[in-house]
Amino acid sequence: MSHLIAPSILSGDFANLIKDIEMLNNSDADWFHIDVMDGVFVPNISFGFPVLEAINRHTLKPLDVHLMIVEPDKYIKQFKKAGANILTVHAEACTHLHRTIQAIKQEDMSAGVSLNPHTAVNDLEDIIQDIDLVLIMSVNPGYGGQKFIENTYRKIERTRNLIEKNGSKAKIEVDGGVNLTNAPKLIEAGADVLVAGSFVFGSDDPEATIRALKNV
Ligand SMILES: O=C(CO)[C@H](O)[C@H](O)COP(=O)(O)O
Repeated sequence: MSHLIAPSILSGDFANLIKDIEMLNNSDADWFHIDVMDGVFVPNISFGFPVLEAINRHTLKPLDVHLMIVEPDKYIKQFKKAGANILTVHAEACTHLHRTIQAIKQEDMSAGVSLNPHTAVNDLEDIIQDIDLVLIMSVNPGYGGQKFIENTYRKIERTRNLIEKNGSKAKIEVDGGVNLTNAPKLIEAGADVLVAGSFVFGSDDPEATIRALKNV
């Protein structure tokens, strides 16, 4: 299966989101990546349900929602209602991660778990068969436009090994500092989904940049 591209709307133009949504609808993007930040789990606040609902009214593609929030369990039903198709929580934010995953699946969403750069892949050993996605952060979460952390390649390889060893069907998504230089190596290491924010929206031709990432 060819890899998927999930442009992060965090780097879009919030004063003219419809333009970016239509561009993504017409592009080779596979998913819309939506970063929700609460100012507690990460030192930044992005947006919440009203923006997600507005995007959902216009998107033709799945919404891949990445929650950088504490106590995500409180909001799972609301994220479903707002249009999330894939809901990813942070392992570091969940005391009862297994319960949180079950609650996401109960709402008929795909369930993802994200790992901060310092979190060991082995922390997922007892849950890897239950999840649909592992989101590996290749920057410390909170902001777009940060420098890619090189250890990510090894981390992807370790995740791929864990998935294969346990017969899991989870996809591996990488998020942070992704560009055309590191994309080939990320795919070679085992990534299935590339998230890209500033590299796409900061380029002269975002649609062509998405196509280039897809054609890697
Ligand atoms: O999760 C995120 C930030 O926490 C963003 O999705 C990520 O940083 C993408 O932005 P960029 O491609 O500009 O690094």
